[in-house]
Amino acid sequence: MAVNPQAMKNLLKVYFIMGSTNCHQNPEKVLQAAIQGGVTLFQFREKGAGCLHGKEKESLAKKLQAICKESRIPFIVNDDIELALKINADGVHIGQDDETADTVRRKIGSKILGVSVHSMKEAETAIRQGADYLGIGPIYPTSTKADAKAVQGLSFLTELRSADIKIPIVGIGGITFENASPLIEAGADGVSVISAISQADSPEKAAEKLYDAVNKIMRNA
Ligand SMILES: Cc1ncsc1CCOP(=O)(O)O
Ligand SMILES: C=C1C=NC(C)=NC1=N
Ligand SMILES: [Mg+2]
Repeated sequence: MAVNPQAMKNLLKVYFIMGSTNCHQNPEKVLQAAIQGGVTLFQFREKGAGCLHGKEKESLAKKLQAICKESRIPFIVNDDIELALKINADGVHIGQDDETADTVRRKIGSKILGVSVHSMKEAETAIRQGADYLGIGPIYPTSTKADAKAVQGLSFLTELRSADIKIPIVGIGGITFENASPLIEAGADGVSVISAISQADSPEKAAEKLYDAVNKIMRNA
């Protein structure tokens, strides 16, 4: 699934990320509702205390992948390259503590490759090694990722865009429909959220509000 930068930017608009530990309701129901509400991309991120492993993890991945396929939403796997290849996911997302981007690119061919970066140097390396998009954050305070780095606000995003870096970028960390707009105005191509959707009473409504917030800015830009 080689994807050109403009198509990648469209996919990043409302990028929902979830694993079994992020939701109180049934993950399949939550994903169905989120897609109904208008999320544009999904990442399976089974990580942290109490997360699934092995066969159980693979089985949930396949169920969520099937739901994405029904709605033609690309299915991204976080960290686990082997799982992504085994189930023929549409892409992977890696951080700085995973294998290097060039090693992963060699393994996944033309699938989507996302890389988390926290500095200009990491961004330049990821771009050079063939990343399709960058994930930056945490933008705002979050309790979803226990070992999240320091909250960066819009500073790193502004630094990247001021350095004329054009690659598709998505922000992550504490994002809700109330605080999403400034991120888009500062040059992000989309917002990535876990709890704002996965822990909402109505994941569908939460996704809809995020979608509207992001598109309102883009229409006016
Ligand atoms: C995976 C990740 N990386 C930086 S913050 C974060 C967690 C984002 O979760 P939430 O959208 O609930 O703040
Ligand atoms: C840490 C992350 C940062 N950004 C994205 C898009 N996904 C992640 N898992
Ligand atoms: Mg990782």
